[in-house]
Amino acid sequence: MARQLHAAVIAESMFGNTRSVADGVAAGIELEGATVDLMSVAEAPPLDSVHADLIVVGAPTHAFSLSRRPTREDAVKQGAPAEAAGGPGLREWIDAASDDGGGRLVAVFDTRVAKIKHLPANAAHRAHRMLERRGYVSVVRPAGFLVADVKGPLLPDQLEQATAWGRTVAVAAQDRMATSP
Ligand SMILES: Cc1cc2nc3c(=O)[nH]c(=O)nc-3n(C[C@H](O)[C@H](O)[C@H](O)COP(=O)(O)O)c2cc1C
Repeated sequence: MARQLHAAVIAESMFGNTRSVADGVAAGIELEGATVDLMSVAEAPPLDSVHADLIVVGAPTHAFSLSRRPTREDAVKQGAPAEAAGGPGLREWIDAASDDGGGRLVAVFDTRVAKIKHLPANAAHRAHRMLERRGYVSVVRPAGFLVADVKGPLLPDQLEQATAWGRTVAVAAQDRMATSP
């Protein structure tokens, strides 16, 4: 019998929207029979010591990329909790990891504003590139979930989409585990 998938879902969030998406993604992964640890980037262990078959990471898009301290401070000025500004954000958390992902499985998502039509870049693609450069392997393409404005809320169908994406990610990881030696 195939071994049960164990996933870690790790999210950065200033206003709570990315965290809500992470809840939906975790629910989807569980629906595929996997176990999930769900945590914020601030409470997560260093990437090198996360014990999971699959690591799913999510972050809000800030200035077409992952947040940095100044963009988090900007979010605080717009009403996000002050303690979130210090981070670490997903960028710093990945940056602190070694360059030896060793083919570990990952999946990446972000949140972004729906009204920005032609986004030149986003947080998920940045995190995806950082992880692949370190030897991690994405099981699916990076995904983006939509908020109505900077503080949210998520568009009405996005939690449903997050759960569906979580299921897809779990199945893709289970397939990789079944075919890898
Ligand atoms: C400083 C700052 C910069 C942002 N830049 C972008 C951006 O370039 N593109 C975009 O779609 N959304 C941008 N946003 C909106 C965020 O993506 C939005 O606040 C986030 O998805 C909400 O998620 P959270 O509640 O988890 O923080 C920005 C928000 C802040 C505070």
